[in-house]
Amino acid sequence: MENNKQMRKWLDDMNLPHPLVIAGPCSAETEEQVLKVAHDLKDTDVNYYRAGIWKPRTRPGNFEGVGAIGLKWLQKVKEETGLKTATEVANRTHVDLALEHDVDLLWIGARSTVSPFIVQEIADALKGTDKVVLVKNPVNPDLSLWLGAVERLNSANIEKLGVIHRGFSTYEKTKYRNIPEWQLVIELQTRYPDLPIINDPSHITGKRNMIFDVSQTALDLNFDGLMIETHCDPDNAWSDAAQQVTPDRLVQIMKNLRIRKETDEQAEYNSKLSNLRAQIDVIDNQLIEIMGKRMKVSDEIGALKKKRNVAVLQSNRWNAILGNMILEGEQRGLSEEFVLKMFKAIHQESINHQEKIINT
Ligand SMILES: O=C(O)C(=O)C[C@]1(C(=O)O)C=C[C@@H](O)C=C1
Repeated sequence: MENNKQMRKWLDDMNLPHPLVIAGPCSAETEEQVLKVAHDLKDTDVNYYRAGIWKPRTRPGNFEGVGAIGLKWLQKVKEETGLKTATEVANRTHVDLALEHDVDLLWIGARSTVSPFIVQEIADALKGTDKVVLVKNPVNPDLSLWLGAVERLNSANIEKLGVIHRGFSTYEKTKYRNIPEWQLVIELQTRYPDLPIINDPSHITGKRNMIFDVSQTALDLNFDGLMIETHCDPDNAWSDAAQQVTPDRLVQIMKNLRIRKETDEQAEYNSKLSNLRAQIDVIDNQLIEIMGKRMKVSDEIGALKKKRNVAVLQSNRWNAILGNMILEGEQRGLSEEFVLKMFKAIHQESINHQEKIINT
C-alpha cells in the first residue's frame, strides 16, 4: 500500500476548524443513557458519537454489551441530535447489523487487529463501503500487523480509512493502562503521512486525570483527532469507569487543548528554523562520525580478546559505563530512559562488531 493524498480526503472534506472528535460512552447501557450523553454532546466539537455495542472483555462474566438493540438507540441519536454514529465491529454479523442501522463510522478493535482472519472477514463484509473505517492498533506493538490490517481494508476498496492509536499492552505495570510507544506512531506517520490518525487517550491512560496530557501530546505530534470516552455518570459506568469523563469535562478538555498547525509561512520563523536545522544537521553528522570512531576502538578490543580467547560480553565493565553515563546524562538534561536506550543500542552494535572479528 502506497501513501497517497486521497487517504485523507474524507477528513479534509469535513473542513473542521478543530481536530476530529469521536466521543460517547464506552458501552451503550440503556436507551436513556445513550440519548442523555448524546444530547449533552450535541452542540460541542463532537463529530461522531461512539458507543460500544459488543464489548470484548478480558475475562468472562463481565458486561459484554447490550448487543443489536443498542444500534436502534444509535439510530435515535442520529435522528434526535444529528450526530453521526460510530461503533466497534468484530465479525461479519456485527458489520451487517451496523450497516443495516446506518452506523457512519466503524472501527476494528485492538483485539481483532491482531487476527488477520478476523480483519479479512470484516474487510470482505465491508467491501466497497463508503463508511469511514478505522483500525485500532493491535495490542502488541507490531507496526506491520497494524498496517497489514489497513491494507486488507484498502484492498477491499474501502476508501475512507484511518487508524486509532490506543496504546500497547505490557507485562510490567506502568502509569499507563496501555503504553503509548509514541516512536511507533511517529514511524507510521513517516511512512503514511496522509493516513488519518486518531488518538484514544482513554485507553492509553485508563485514568481520566491523565487524558488531557496525552491528548495534548497527540496534538503536538500532528494527530488528526481524538476519541474520548464520555459518560453522564462515569463512576457508575458498566465498563471502564475510571477512564470516562463527563460531557462537561470533555468540553473543558477541548477548550484547553492547544491546537498546533503543521507549519507556518512567516519568514522570520522559517529563517530561524532553517538556521537551527542546519545546526542539528552538523551535530547529527558528528554523532555518526563519533559512533564510527567508537566502533573502531571496539574492533581493536575484539581483536585483543580474540588473541587471548576472552568473551565479548563484559558485564561489570558494561554496568559501570551505564551507571556513569546515566549520571552524566542527568547533568545535561537527558532522561535516564533515553540514556539507557541509547547506550543499550551502542552496546549491541559494539558486540556485533566484536562478534564479527572474534569469529573470523
Ligand atoms: O570493555 C570491553 O571489554 C568492550 O568490549 C567494550 C564494550 C563497549 O562497547 O563499551 C563492549 C562489550 C562489553 O560487554 C563491554 C564494553
